[in-house]
Amino acid sequence: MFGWKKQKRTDSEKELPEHIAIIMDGNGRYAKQKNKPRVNGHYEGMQNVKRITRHASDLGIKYLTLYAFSTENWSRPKSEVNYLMKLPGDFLGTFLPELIEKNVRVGTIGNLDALPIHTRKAVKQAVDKTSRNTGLNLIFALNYGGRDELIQAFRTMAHDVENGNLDPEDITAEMVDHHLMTCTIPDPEMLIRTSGEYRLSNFLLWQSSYSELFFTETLWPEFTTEELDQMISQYRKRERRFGGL
Ligand SMILES: CCc1cc(N2CCCCCC2)n2ncc(-c3ccc(F)cc3)c2n1
Repeated sequence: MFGWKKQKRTDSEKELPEHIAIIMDGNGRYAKQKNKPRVNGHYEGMQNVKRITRHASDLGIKYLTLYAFSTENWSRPKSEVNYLMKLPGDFLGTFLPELIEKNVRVGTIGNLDALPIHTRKAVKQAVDKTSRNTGLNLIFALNYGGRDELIQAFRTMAHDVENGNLDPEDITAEMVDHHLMTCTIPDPEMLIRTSGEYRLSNFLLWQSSYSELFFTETLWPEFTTEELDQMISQYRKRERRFGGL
């Protein structure tokens, strides 16, 4: 999907995280606090995606992965799902020129085949129009589920073993990496979840094995660039051990 190799990081480069992943939670609660319909929370959440994207790009972050729609979100009321499915087109209709101007590359992870055609067209246009950009990689997780992603990888490897194309002893962590939707994206050094929930909710389950986790009570629409800067500052102070002493 992205076409280039994963780059391993050395300690000396870890000043700024290369990859930040965010579970953008609290949009419905935000709307409720404002006595507005839930969809208003999603709209304000989308506006905050623009603010945080601009800031991540200005900081020099290389990858920003945002959990926009999970495989579990289909169970929401149909009217809410229909509204959510319009957001990519709305977002890109107003923000794509700025993304291009800022050399941002748009990408996705997830099973996009299940999305409405109008959603897929809007996303595909943005991916195509930014495919040669070399700045921030803005990756939207759409109809994404970490367990589905792992099951898909396990099935592919099992078929390869069944067909005699793979020795089970040759299944390594690198091989699992290679079979995931994030195969050309480095694992996130930071994983952030807003709105006071302390769960990964099926997001980047394999990839976040060594991520520094950051939780905040702040609702996503109110998550500021200043709070992101504070988390990055905390990240810089945390000693990352990868299981060692
Ligand atoms: C398809 C569901 C959805 C929900 C959503 N929300 C609602 C949930 C979380 C808060 C943010 C606002 N956003 N915000 C941007 C996008 C978007 C997706 C792809 C793309 F190429 C460009 C923008 C988006 N997509």
